[in-house]
Amino acid sequence: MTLAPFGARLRQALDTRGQLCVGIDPHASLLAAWGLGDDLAGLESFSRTVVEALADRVAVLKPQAAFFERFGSRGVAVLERTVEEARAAGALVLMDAKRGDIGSTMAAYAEAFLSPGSPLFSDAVTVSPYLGFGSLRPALDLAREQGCGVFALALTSNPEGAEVQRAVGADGEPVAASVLRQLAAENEGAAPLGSFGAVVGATLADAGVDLAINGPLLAPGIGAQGATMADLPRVFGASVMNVVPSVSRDVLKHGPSVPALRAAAERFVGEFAGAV
Ligand SMILES: O=c1ccn([C@@H]2O[C@H](COP(=O)(O)O)[C@@H](O)[C@H]2O)c(=O)[nH]1
Repeated sequence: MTLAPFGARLRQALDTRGQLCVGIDPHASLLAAWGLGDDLAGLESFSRTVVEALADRVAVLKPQAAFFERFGSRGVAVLERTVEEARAAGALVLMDAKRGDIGSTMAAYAEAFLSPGSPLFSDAVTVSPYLGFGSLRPALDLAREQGCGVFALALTSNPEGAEVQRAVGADGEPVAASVLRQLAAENEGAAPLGSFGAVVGATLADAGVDLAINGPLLAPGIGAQGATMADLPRVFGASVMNVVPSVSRDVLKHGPSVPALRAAAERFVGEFAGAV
């Protein structure tokens, strides 16, 4: 069964479930705070609890692949189950893998996350365009074919990102602006929302680039990194309704209580609605 385009599925999820993405980031410190071991059993219990608490109510869940990969193949098996169970419960899953490579290697990454039948099949994946935007072509094409989404890093939430992303190319165009322009081209004519998104940190003082890409804008940095929902209208301007605010630690710190995790997510959904 072919999925409807990711952008349409995402728009509907945001409109019905509220504008929020919660990250599944099993940091060692969070496992300890939840009374779990920094081991496979802890990883499994943490992920299961987040899915149980949130997958039937939050628009997007974003597992951070690195926290699973650090446990090797058995950690990846937990990631596979997490993705499957989250999707079965109705959440859209955005795999935060930030992959990027050339030609057939990029095609293999795309297959891993965007090919139906793959054990890690997700609704969307984060990618790095810093081997050149054109290197993402296999992922963009497979996503379009399968009703999936791709989120390219444009202006990340970390201060170090600026040295690359704000750099100005020989043609005078800043690197991030070029990424955003090319995403806009991928989304041309899509309605209600394109499937090709950008990662733009909520922590930015000023985006300073055109964010009107007709696609989703994943905004990490809220909570533990210091940004708040109230910052979003200033950073994203007229594109704020296409923002997918992303929070990991500031929701997860309320676990392992399922009601407390739900209440935290609900609070962030309310704060977004109040801010825009
Ligand atoms: O620019 C970026 C891109 C990705 N991230 C990821 O989002 C979460 C943020 O976690 P918090 O606990 O809410 O700070 C994490 O997985 C990052 O790798 C980002 O922060 N910034």
